[in-house]
Amino acid sequence: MTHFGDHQVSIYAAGMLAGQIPAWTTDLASLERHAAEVLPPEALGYIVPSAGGGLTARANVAAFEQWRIVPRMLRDHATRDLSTEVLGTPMAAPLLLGPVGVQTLAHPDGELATARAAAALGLTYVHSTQAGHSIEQAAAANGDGQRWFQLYWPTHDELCESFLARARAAGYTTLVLTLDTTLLGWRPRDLDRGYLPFLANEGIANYTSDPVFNALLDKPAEEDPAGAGLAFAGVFPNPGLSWEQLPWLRERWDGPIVLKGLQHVDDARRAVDAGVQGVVVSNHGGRQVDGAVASLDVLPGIAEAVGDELTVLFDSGVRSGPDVLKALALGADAVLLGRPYLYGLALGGQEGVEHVLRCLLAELDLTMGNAGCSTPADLVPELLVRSPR
Ligand SMILES: Cc1cc2nc3c(=O)[nH]c(=O)nc-3n(C[C@H](O)[C@H](O)[C@H](O)COP(=O)(O)O)c2cc1C
Ligand SMILES: CCCCCCC(=O)C(=O)O
Repeated sequence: MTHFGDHQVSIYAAGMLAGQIPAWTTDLASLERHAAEVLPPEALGYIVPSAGGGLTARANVAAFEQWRIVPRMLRDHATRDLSTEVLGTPMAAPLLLGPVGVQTLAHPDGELATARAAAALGLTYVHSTQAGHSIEQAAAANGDGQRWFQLYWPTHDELCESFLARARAAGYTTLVLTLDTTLLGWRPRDLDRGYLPFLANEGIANYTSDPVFNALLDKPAEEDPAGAGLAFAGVFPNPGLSWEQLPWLRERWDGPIVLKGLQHVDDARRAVDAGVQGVVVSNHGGRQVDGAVASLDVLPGIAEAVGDELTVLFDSGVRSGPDVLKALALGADAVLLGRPYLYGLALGGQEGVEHVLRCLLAELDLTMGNAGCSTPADLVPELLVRSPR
């Protein structure tokens, strides 16, 4: 039996044999519906939908359906091991908890619950710049766990430097620079409600805990939340960002840098030239450019174009163990999970997040085994065929 941290990967299968019934559904595809029953409308409206009419968000999920697994037989898979190492970070499985902002909308414990769940399962937690808890609070919750920091590059240099220094001091090892959200996308569900969490002082904990940011305020954020929201709106949009600025960041971060949000082969090649260590092939879960290509559709081309020169990570549309298998087989070194763990968070805080992760990993483990694979290295393109949609 494969071991996953302190837990068996197939813990639910084993638990069921022992007569235990999980608290929540193990059908991750229906988690969104369950979470919708407990989330307040604003939170639901922010988390679940995507940009525009949702074409890209649907395409992300549908893209997985065109690939089918061709299981192989009589390959000893009695001992399976999902563990891996990505950019020097040991991981119990090739799965990270992707950067998701304002997790306090889903549950009051927000990022603290997620950081604890990640540590409990030996997975890497990625802390968002837009978190509801600060860099230091999340690091404390994550304890001895592995953590990376996601940067939304503010237009204020000193603030950017302060974020980097704080992340470094708090034990975040890799910097994930998100490039696809220099401007917030067109999100009708939020616009129709007139709701943006950040302006209501939600999801700016990294800023309001920062001395450089606080020096920009006329009054302390607690006394004037609207003023803090406006100050945030003044430093966030960064549409002037360009490749020429990357050396500035490179000089200020001595660990690995990963560029998140790449979808074009030429941008991936440019990333190699820029001296970063990795990319996340992602369209931000369809939350930015509606009509953008499905993330999975561009993964093989990017993986081929960068070869061994960059670590290739993937997100957008991952909803099941077989999805993880397919992304890895198509060239990803690891996968970032987005919305599904937020649904677990909404349903049950840390326990809910752990439930989602255990289900996903158990399904991955069982799918790999039944397809004749024992380790992530066995997940190669030949394991898949493309079927018409
Ligand atoms: C509510 C929400 C907030 C997000 N916040 C961030 C963020 O702060 N930084 C970031 O790089 N990506 C953010 N993302 C994008 C995720 O990191 C990831 O790219 C996306 O969720 C993947 O798509 P999926 O959820 O459909 O799998 C957010 C996504 C959601 C759903
Ligand atoms: C104006 C702030 C935008 C932060 C975006 C957080 C995020 O990545 C997302 O909602 O998606």
